[in-house]
Amino acid sequence: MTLNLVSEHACFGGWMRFYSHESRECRTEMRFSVYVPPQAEQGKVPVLYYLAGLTCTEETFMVKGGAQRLAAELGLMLVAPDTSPRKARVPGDDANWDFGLGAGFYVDSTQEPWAQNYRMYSYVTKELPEIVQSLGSGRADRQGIFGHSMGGHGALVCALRNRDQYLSVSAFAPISAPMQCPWGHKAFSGYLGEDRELWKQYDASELIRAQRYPRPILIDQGDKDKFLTEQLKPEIFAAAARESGSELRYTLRPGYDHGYYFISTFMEDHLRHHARQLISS
Ligand SMILES: N[C@@H](CCC(=O)N[C@@H](CSC=O)C(=O)NCC(=O)O)C(=O)O
Repeated sequence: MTLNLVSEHACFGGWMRFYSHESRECRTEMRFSVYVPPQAEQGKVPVLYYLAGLTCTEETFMVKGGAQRLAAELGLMLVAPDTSPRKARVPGDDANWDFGLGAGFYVDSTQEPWAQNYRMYSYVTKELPEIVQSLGSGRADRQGIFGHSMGGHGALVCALRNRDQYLSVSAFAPISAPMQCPWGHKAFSGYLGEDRELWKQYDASELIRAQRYPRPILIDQGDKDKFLTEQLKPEIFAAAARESGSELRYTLRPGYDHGYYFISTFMEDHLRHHARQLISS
């Protein structure tokens, strides 16, 4: 596999790098970004994956999230993949902003015409970590994951299903119960078909209800988020976590909406949450 370094920028004593490559899982070009903190010059560092939301790219979090200064202080490597394949075009992939391009939903599609390329779950949990390992700076035994909205859903699902791989998890305004909201119905029926039993493997509330999660989960949510009631439904996830005896640190933040001003405000809390588990423990 050839990894193309698209661009490189010095940042807080470390490096921002943007890559493209031919993906084994998505069978087309994929792109991702990496922040390598200065500590990586002395030895391998923990890796924190960030999954972005609908319409975002591999650039959004790095440009708007405000994470690099503290990642440089804490010694965390940050990795952010794109939110869908883009180069292999699928008929109708740009017809909606919440399905298709920029909206891979972090699932492995089983339905045509998506199944060939839309394999974001395997891309994020298998292929991307292998590629990150090949870069040489990240510790394979110290990985965490977080994300926003569609990416918050993705991060929770990846962590809940891969407990030995991800040692920390958090989310900003995640789609918490995709089987019970319009975005989730649209994505799951389009990518996975109509068998709702198959949907459960990608629904964080179903997953945490079925099995206690052994580490604290951090979720922040703005109370002025226009998607809160119809699409995000954190109360369903909170109730499911309580049912299984899992530890959820959920905070409703007065005045905050769904955007990156909200995310960047609480970024420090999330990075420290991950650092506690990836570095200190
Ligand atoms: N085009 C949409 C708004 C799309 C949007 O709000 N995307 C969010 C993620 S939503 C859930 O996954 C986002 O992160 N956007 C990028 C940004 O820079 O804010 C509309 O018309 O409402």
